[in-house]
Amino acid sequence: MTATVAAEDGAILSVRDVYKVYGGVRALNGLSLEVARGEVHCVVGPNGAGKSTFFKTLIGVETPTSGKVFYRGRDVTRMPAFRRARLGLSVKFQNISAFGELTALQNLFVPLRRNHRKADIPDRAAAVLARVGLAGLEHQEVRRLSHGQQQWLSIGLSIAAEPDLLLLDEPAAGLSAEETTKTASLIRELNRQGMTIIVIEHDMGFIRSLKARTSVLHYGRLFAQGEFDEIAANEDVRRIYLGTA
Ligand SMILES: Nc1ncnc2c1ncn2[C@@H]1O[C@H](COP(=O)(O)OP(=O)(O)OP(=O)(O)O)[C@@H](O)[C@H]1O
Repeated sequence: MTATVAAEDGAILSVRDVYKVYGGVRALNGLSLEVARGEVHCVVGPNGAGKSTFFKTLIGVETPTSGKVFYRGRDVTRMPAFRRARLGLSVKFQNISAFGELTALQNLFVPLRRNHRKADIPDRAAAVLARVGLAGLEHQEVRRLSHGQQQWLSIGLSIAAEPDLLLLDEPAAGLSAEETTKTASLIRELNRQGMTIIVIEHDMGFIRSLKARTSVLHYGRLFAQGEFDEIAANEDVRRIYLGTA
């Protein structure tokens, strides 16, 4: 249906005037935001700004009350999550999504089975592990990996199907300083290899290390947008983080 297809205009994702109302609360209050193909785009905001609700409307577990979400030029506003995934939109949730009793390599067999011949899967799985910095840990049981290593494996599971757009929900939550630095490098490297990545994050410290284009949400709307340094220097953004706006 041509009416539901918008020109892509370089934007891989376009959110247009989205509202999400829960009872009397406008979790999203006319949010419009675009993410260009090939960028790392960070979405930040103080508690209750609407980040989680935004994330849920992108992946398809919540439907906006009104407004539209376009992914690769297609209207996906009401498309279920599994169909968005088939179009190349992949998600890494905060919680670890791997099986603890299986090895790192075995965990990758599940997502790779969909698109690859059985004989190719072990090599493919090893290549994904290398991409996320886990070479040498192929045969380690996941429950014996560190928290950071488990998080990187989760990213590996999310990129196994070669998505166009990767959504990361608070990827640095619970990580040590060293693991956080490594996670930022991993995100930048995946981006250099061509993946568009959206990072939803509460912690400005982590976003600082990504040095990416950043959107600030506040009361369910786009409050500010720019390169991280501009955002960090913005007095109004500082005020909302301190809770005085
Ligand atoms: N299912 C729901 N029912 C009622 N209100 C909700 C629901 N989900 C979110 N809200 C409200 O919508 C607003 C935005 O919440 P949301 O969780 O999206 O913000 P957030 O930016 O992710 O916050 P945080 O950083 O604290 O996780 C908040 O006022 C929240 O209480």
